[in-house]
Amino acid sequence: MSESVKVAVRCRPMNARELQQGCRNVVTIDSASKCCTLECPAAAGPGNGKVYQFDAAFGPEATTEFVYENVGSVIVEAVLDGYNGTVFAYGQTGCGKSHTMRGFIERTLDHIFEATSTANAEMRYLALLSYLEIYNERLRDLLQDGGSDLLTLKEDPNRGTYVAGGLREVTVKDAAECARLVEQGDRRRAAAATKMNAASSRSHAVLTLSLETLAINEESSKTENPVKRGRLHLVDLAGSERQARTGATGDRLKEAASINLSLSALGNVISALAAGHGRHVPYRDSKLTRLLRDSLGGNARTLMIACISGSDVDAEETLSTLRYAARARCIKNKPVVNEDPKDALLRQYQLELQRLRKLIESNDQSLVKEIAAKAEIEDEESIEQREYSEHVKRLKEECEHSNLFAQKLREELQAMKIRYEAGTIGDTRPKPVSQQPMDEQDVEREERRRKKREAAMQEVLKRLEKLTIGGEEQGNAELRRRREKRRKRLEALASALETSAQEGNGSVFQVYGQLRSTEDALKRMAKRAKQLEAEAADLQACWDAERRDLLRRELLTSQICDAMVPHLRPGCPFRDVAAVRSTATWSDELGRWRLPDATPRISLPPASLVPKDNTQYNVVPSKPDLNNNSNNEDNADEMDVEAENEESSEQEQAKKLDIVDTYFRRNRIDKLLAHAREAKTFEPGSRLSRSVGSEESVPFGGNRLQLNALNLQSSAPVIGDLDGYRPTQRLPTGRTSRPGCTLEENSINNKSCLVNQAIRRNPPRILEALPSQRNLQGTNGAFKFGNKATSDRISDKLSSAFVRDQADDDRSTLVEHARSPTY
Ligand SMILES: Nc1ncnc2c1ncn2[C@@H]1O[C@H](COP(=O)(O)OP(=O)(O)OP(=O)(O)O)[C@@H](O)[C@H]1O
Repeated sequence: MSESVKVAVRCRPMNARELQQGCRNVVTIDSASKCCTLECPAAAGPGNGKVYQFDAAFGPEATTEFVYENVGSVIVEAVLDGYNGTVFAYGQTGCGKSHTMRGFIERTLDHIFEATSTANAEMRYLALLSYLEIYNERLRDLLQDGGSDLLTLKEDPNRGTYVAGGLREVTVKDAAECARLVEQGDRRRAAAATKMNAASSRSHAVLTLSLETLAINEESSKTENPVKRGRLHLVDLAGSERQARTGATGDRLKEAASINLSLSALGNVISALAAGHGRHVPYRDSKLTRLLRDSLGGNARTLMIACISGSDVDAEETLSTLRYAARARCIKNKPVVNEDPKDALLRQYQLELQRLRKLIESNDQSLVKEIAAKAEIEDEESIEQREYSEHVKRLKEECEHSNLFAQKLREELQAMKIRYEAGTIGDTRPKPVSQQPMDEQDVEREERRRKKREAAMQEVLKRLEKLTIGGEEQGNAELRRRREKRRKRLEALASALETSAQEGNGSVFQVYGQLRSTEDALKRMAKRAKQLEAEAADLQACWDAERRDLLRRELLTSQICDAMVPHLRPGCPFRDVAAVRSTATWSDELGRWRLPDATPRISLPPASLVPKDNTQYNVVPSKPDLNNNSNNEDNADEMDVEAENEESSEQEQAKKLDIVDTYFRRNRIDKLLAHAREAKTFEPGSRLSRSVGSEESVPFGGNRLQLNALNLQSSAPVIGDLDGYRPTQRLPTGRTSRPGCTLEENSINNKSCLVNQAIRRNPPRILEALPSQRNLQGTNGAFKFGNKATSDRISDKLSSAFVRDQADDDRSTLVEHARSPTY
């Protein structure tokens, strides 16, 4: 019948370093429900952690004695019954594996020798101890110096995995002797200080105690009692460690790599076994997994003690340990009693003992004589046979030499053959012992033989006495009571079930048996369902954590967006994040989102100065396509255009500067005009206060309209030499009207009239605000009035002339400003 690997979790108390650092406890152990809860850093508040259920759970207050009595003694008891057993401690470095296993070794030895010494005198035990370590993937004998290079692992169908090459196995008789050997071994074991543990084990240590059991009673002298052999592995694994935390370098780092490698192989084996379904189990990936083959998924009863730390700084490693431990619970073993192993030492002793006991205890002279006679007949038969074969040989030779006597010889040979066969098979001849009285010589000879056999028997008995143990403390009532108590406690449930089964009659027993098997099956299923639920909860918790993490990242992105949006220029499509989100489309090809086109589309107001060649310049900035909106073809087109433009790049550079400068000069003048307008508004009865409309009614790019609205064109003098200047952007040639002001482009008279009026009246404030400029006089010193185009030119020229001097100090600032990414 299969049984699961038993898993217990033990949480060590906080150490001085952790207390000093003010670490927080994140592990809660509930011994009653055998649950261990790890508070996740992500989960808020207590009770929101991950819960793992095991076969037993021990908190920091639990002593090693308590842990052993509750989970360890069961395995040792099974070993006494002939099962293979394994106890291994698993966990992060510095979590108490060695601490736990040292305590277990001490108590295990006490337990085993308590059992053997209080056993019946007929029970003989042979205990053998070996101690080895796996250091950097090499086996080393901890009970002897040297010779470890020859140690190898072998597999045998009968013996399972064993160490070949001369591993020292010491016959031990009591716990004190074992403790001495273990101490010697521990001194040879590799250990070193790391940042996380002052005495960190740098190897996996395996202490093996083989216990052969034989009942030598009255019955066993007639029938052969089976020898049972239980084998117990006590494994102290090296801890998994992270270089960053242990600060391992050099040899320590090499050791850590080897440790982590073999632990990861162990993890893989556990995962493969837990998954089941005949999955390949990679036992051969490391020496550790090869050695533990029988213990994991084999015929052993296994206990895993997951050692953890409650400190929040170790939470990640603790989670990993708990996960592996939970998986290990799913591993199924098939424990069997090792009966009559072929290589059992006790078996050989038993056979010898039986033979000798027969001799020594038999006072029956006739039996002795019979045995002696048998031996003599055997002797005589062998002599006769030898003589016969020699004779045949001789005859053959003679026959070969002479053909004359061939027939005769052949007949003679045949006759001899018949005579010999009749003598040995039919044996009609009288028996020398039974039929003839023994003479004195024979008696003496018989006596000599008997004494010889007695001596041999004594020798074997002595040897057996020396090697085997059992029943030494039969008279120790205290020890016997303790032993009984332990046994009773362990077998309480099983014996109760057995008793109730035996009480029933046949048919009731049958029904009961069926019920029991159904109940067992139901229990197993319920247990499995629980495990699966726990696993599902664990996975759910993992996913929840991942989801929480993703949501937080999303929140961070949103927060960054919110913080950035106010800094974007007005009109930028990315100001409306919600709209961007709704218009964004996912591209499978690119594996990312396509965002709306963010290229600035705001048409710029016309630059005031146009070069003579009348070239139109596109000032749309060429930015990299960050939104994935252009395909390669578009890019190619753009590149072509760029190539074309390259030819006139030098010229363009100069012109662009020009455009930028003039563009911002207009802004500057707009400001001044706005001031002027405000000032004019407060002038009672002024024309401006009547003619200026609201700013909203000014069309986009309406700087010129503002100028027109202020009738600047009529008040501005015409600068004679304006041939080289044309506005870059023309207003619609249609009618442009503003409240209080009507302008017909082609109506020179109207315009002239308006301008004349403006001249006649006080000049607008803007002109007052302007410094007296020699340029305003024009090159010929005369003011001219023209049509609208002329007026435009006038206003452009005016602005340029005005700003050139006024804004000289602001120029660098404005240009910089214009180039800044905000615009
Ligand atoms: N349950 C416990 N109670 C008290 N002290 C403990 C307990 N468990 C561990 N310790 C202490 O913690 C320290 C580290 O323990 P130990 O050496 O057993 O760790 P480890 O897991 O074997 O580490 P490594 O894998 O590095 O060998 C030791 O000083 C030990 O005494």
